[in-house]
Amino acid sequence: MTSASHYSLLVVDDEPDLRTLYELTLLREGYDVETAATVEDAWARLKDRTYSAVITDMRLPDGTGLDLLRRLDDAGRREKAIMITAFASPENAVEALKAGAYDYLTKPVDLKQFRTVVASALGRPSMVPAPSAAASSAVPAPPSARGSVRSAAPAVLVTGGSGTLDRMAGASQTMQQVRSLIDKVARSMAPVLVQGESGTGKELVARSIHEVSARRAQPFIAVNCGAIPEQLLEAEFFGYRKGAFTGATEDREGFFQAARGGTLFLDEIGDLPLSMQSKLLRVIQERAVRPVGAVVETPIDVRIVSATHKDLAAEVQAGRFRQDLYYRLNVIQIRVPALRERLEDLPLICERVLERIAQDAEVWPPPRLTHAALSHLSRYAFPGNVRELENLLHRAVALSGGEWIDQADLALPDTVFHETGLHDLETTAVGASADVAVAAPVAAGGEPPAQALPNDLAAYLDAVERDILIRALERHRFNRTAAGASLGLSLRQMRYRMARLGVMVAEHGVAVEPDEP
Ligand SMILES: Nc1ncnc2c1ncn2[C@@H]1O[C@H](COP(=O)(O)OP(=O)(O)OP(=O)(O)O)[C@@H](O)[C@H]1O
Repeated sequence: MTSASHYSLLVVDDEPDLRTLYELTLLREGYDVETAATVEDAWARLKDRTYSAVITDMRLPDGTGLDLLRRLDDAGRREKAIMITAFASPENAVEALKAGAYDYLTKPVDLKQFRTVVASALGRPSMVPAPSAAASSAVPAPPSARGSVRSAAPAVLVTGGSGTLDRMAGASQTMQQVRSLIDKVARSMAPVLVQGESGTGKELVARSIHEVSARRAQPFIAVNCGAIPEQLLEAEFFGYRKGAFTGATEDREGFFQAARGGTLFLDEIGDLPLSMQSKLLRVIQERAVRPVGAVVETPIDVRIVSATHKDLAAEVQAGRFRQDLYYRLNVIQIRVPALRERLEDLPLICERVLERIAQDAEVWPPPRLTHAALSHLSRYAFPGNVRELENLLHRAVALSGGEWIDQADLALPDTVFHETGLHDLETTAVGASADVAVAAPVAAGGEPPAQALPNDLAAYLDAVERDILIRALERHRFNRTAAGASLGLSLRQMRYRMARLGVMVAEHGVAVEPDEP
């Protein structure tokens, strides 16, 4: 494990007493520490060398901590930034997180929390004491997660790792935006609110944020807030002490403790009763939990990602959701579009889902959709979104019993269709995988069904080629030589094609530059 002295920190504060206090606290932790009193002073030091993290006060004599943050971002610097803000100005904290700060601390700074936040920013194990022996296992420091990604600012990022982001198929512009937001927010502690209809992939987004972040070696705990009886919520969230109530025969951890150092995903946050909302708000503000029956609070280092299919702003208006909690959770919002809003993703998603179904059933090759079946699907509104599509394809695979799935196997009544889908799909199929968008079986004794024609052949072929390059790179762990060889290309040819199509291998994945407008 990297020793603390390998981390260098820059502390920026104009008050000499506070500067010294932070400096001593960090030196005692074993870090290398340098200090600066102004934005210019800090920038001069940053020009000379790089640091592991910069801890800066918001108000500085010649500007603000936000100015420093923006300079770091503009220069593509990799230093994590921690902002110290005045207690009464939560909006500054939100601003800092939006500007890319890893985390913030409010004055007067609690030194225990200070140490925890710094350790967390550096990807070191949290120094927070575990509340019970069972939970005290040391966690390994995760490898630095970001590498070159920060300066690359890609529009699409497909990471390696355990592959949740790979699981998320779709090359539509809205999905590219979702992926690029995931990459961006994964760098900080900022709370994220994922909004979208049921089954759109909100949990997939939350998992991806965790897996792209430096927390990925720590737990990801997903909680469905709507599924827990109200009277059990507090004990489930915060844990309890032995004897706290009848039946509490031993200490038990809650979701917050289980997610220590990692990410807590609060699904259907809009279903949380008001009484629990205020308790959650307190934990988020204090960054400490008090198990039921415990006397003291325990500091906790957990990143919160929440999700809802409801319009939370409207819930606030209606008095069903606390405005202050909404404000805290909604620092960054990611909206996952409904499937019918990104029909151009349908071929790719179908292909990915069919591959998964085939893998689970241990059959190969995966079943494929005939053009007629795909056109038919594209006219369906999918009220249950990708989850509904998955169920439908499961059923269709069972009904078809072969390699090809035809329209009849979908078993969808004609009444549920609208007229526009086929046209949408035909004119926007750019980015679809060649297999699904173009393949069609020759029906027994008949002509192959008519195929959709792209309206911009060059762009269509580029999109197909880009998709194939990305998938080959993913399959070969981002090794260009191996990926190229699998496609019959030399490394030189592979490099040329990647450069032409703007596909880059970043430290932990593949980045695709957006097309020129
Ligand atoms: N872009 C995608 N590509 C492939 N599969 C996807 C995609 N989006 C979602 N899925 C799959 O669809 C299913 C539903 O996704 P998920 O559970 O993330 O949705 P959700 O919005 O959280 O649903 P709910 O609102 O019901 O909690 C999952 O099996 C997921 O893997």
